[in-house]
Amino acid sequence: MEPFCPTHRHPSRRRKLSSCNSVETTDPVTSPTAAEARVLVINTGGTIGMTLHDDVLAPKANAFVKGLRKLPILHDEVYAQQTCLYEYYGENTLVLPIVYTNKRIVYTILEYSPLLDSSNMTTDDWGRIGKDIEKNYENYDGFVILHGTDTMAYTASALSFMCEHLGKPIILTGSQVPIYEMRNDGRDNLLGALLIAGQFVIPEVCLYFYNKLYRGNRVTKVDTGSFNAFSSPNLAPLATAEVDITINWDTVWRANTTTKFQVSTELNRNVGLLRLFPGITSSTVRAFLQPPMQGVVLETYGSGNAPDNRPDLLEELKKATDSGVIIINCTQCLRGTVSASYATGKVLMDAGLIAGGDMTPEAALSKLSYVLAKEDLKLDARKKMMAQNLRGEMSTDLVGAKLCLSDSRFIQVIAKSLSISCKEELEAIRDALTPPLACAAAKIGDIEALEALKEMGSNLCLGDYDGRTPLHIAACEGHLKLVKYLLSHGASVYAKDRYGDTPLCNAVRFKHKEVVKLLRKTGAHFSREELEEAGTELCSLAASGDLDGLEIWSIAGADLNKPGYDGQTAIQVAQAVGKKEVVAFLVHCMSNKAKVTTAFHFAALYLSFSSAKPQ
Ligand SMILES: NC(=O)C[C@H](N)C(=O)O
Repeated sequence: MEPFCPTHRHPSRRRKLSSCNSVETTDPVTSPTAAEARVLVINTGGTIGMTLHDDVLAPKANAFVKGLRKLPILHDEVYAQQTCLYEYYGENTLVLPIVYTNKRIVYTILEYSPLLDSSNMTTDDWGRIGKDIEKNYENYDGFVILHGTDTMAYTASALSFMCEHLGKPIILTGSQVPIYEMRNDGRDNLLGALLIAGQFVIPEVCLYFYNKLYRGNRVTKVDTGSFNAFSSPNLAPLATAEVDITINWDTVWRANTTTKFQVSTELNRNVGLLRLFPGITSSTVRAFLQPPMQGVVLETYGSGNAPDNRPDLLEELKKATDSGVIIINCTQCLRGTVSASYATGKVLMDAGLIAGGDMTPEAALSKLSYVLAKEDLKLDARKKMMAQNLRGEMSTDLVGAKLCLSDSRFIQVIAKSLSISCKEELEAIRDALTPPLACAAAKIGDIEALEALKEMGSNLCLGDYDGRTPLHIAACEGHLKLVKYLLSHGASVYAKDRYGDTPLCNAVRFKHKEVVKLLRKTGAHFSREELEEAGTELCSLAASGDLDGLEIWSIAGADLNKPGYDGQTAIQVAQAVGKKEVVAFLVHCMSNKAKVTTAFHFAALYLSFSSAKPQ
């Protein structure tokens, strides 16, 4: 038997070695040691890819990828050629120049047909985008959706609800001027969205525009003639891309779940937006609330007010809520929240309306559409869901306010000995110290210490100097309870350390079966490259008779039949080195999984092995 060679962990290196090994370079720009992140770009249309026809702008099919290939800031052709990018990932794949973190962002464009001006989009298009993300979820680190600006806030809101237990970034972007024009905002917007989607695990549906990353369900289009077209009036941006890209991690929404990602594409279309105006007639309101209407966003005045001297109007609203129509009270103002501080606001509560807090009308409408499609929920449960903060779309009062940073004795003592007094410096110390402290607590399984760090305002998802998060450490140590705790406090199963390892890789390496199962349940998966390289590892485990190791790789999603670097499968290696129990084990595992024909094949192999003479 040939000796095993170490696997080539890195995809770009493997591409070079497997198919382009004539290329040798020490140029740092094309260095094969750069890590790669993969982003799927779904191009739905919008101005970003439009051209002029008969003096009006309209989408142009099959032109976008060709256009980008000519833009060196968005595509590095030399690297693509040297690493056989197209052979490996397909013709619609491009690669950004190397970024300062020594990363390569490889992105593949999926262009819809027809490309749409976003004014033509419907809920079916939202469903299509959702399904495509779900289908490709495990193959990419992040997703960018190119979309027209006119209805981008609606799509972003809808996707934020449809994407349940999201663990990776989904970023919508587009532009006000086509990318093909000399002065345009498309290049910067696309580049910024790709850089964030490829480098940061922000598990949210976001919108990137004019150097800012916003939570998708908080935005609204506010300007037709400026590059700064969007505003998030009630929530600060999640990130700003200026000299540095700065992520506001304290604001990032986290799924807090041990459930796998899924997309709920069912949406109810019997919903609507009704804007109050002085003198609105009760017959207009009555007509609007007629069946089949099931959910309405009422855009009211100021902090959620309506005339309290119009019993005719209030009666129509009450009749509708009594008959099961859900009506959400949202303000017409750009900024602020609804409250029952005026008599004119209280009458709406009395009429059965639900307070929409500081939700945008776009978010409230798509939330209604999502919640009303949940057929198994009764009316009360649906109303409760509408009042809850599901994806960070509304601000809620802080329950049990956080301890202030300066309340922490530990940080105080350190700050004092370093003569630090200002808030920014204190925060910098906290951010530098707490990740290693949290990792140390994770190492010994100390949930109480993690609780204390969390109360101090620390983010338990941040990595230490090596990018290792408390979840990585807990996975290595096999602390199942702690892994559960971290997952339910927003830890990401997709966090990669400096070596590209995820908590799943760590749990597999240290053979913690229950942790592997929990991480898998939460949606953790090997990357395409790791799955391809698994064969060699499986052969090595088979050669050493490591049944536990093989079982754990299989639970983690590896195909036990995957050949190693020399084309041999684990079962062939086990047979060659006389590991009878391994052959029996692999036959058993695979006959449970595989189709009859495959099982039959291995059973035959096992029989031939059993009858072979001992060596
Ligand atoms: N800037 C834009 O993308 C506007 C365009 N009408 C759209 O929404 O598709």
